[in-house]
Amino acid sequence: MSAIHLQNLVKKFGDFTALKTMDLAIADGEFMALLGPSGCGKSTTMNMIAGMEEPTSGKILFGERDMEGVPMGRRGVGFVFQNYAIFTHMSVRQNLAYGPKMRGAPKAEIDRRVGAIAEMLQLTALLDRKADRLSVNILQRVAIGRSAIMEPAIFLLDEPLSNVDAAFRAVMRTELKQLQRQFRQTMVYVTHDQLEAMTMADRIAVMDHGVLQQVGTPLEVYNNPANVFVAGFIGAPGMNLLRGRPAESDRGLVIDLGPLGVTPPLPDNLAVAVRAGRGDVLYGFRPEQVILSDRGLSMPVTFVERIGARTIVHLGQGESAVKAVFDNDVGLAIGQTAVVAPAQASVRVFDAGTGCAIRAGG
Ligand SMILES: Nc1ncnc2c1ncn2[C@@H]1O[C@H](COP(=O)(O)OP(=O)(O)OP(=O)(O)O)[C@@H](O)[C@H]1O
Repeated sequence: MSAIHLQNLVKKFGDFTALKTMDLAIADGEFMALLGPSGCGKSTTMNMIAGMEEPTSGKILFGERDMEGVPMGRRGVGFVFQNYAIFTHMSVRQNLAYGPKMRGAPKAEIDRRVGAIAEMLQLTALLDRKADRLSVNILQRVAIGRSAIMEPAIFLLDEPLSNVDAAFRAVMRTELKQLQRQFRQTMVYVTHDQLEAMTMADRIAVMDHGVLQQVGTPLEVYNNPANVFVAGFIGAPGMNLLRGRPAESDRGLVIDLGPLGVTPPLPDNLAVAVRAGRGDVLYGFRPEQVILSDRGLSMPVTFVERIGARTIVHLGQGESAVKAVFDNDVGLAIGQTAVVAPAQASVRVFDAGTGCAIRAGG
């Protein structure tokens, strides 16, 4: 019943198409993140699922049921927005109790549910505080609690953590995931923050410019991005992409990167697929999946970022700039030359014309 199917969903605002023919199946009990940069159509999609916007064309099904014409209040969805919508003149307890009370739940039942949700969201000590005395962090926690207490079969959250501070966001990521595990709701979570999507979601729908780019588990979109947009957007930093041309060598198929030289030979099954394509390609590898070596891409170090134990080394410039991430201080300094070698199994190749991944055959 709580599976969601978006079928050929389109949303236009006048001449502007905010969402172009979206097809997406969200399973019952699944945590799906809609991830993409600002303006990509995430909120528009969410608002249509919630019933706040009408699709221009296409269908939204909850289970087998077509949602066309079903108003928001009858869809059985809980919705939490970026800006907490709570009653500031009420206490935390009154805010949490509001929904069940409106539904006419008995007092003992309301008390039990308020107690349980407050416990889960660490609000127990604050239950009798007036909401206007609370920090933004806590207010958003109350807003989540107020929606979650209704135990909606479908829980929609639109950037719920974007206004809270970084430390609190990390705590809330864990709590939201636990909340969903406990209630087994279907959760749709809009975010532009790939870390939120990667840490919480079962699957991620990556969007750009109103177009669904890829749907997959966090590891799938990280390891096998469908195109250069996903490759660059997922990961912090995103995947390195160097333009080059396939070339035969006596060691196998390599990519000629111009002034950077040639890459090591591609793995055989990837080489077969790349040979079948034509024209320039983008040679991709994750910054986390490189080693310093005496054979590889020789590049000048332009910047070194140390983030605790992690070191991000910036190499090269312009079109041939790449980043390499190390778990330790590798002792490189600006101006030195480093030779980096991508781990062969992690190399991905994209068609430079279409931006689409060239997949290794079996
Ligand atoms: N009511 C509207 N009228 C006209 N254009 C709109 C309307 N709502 C959204 N848009 C446009 O549709 C596009 C997608 O907006 P949407 O809010 O879905 O993006 P988003 O990915 O959620 O980004 P953000 O995180 O910035 O909200 C944007 O270009 C936005 O300006």
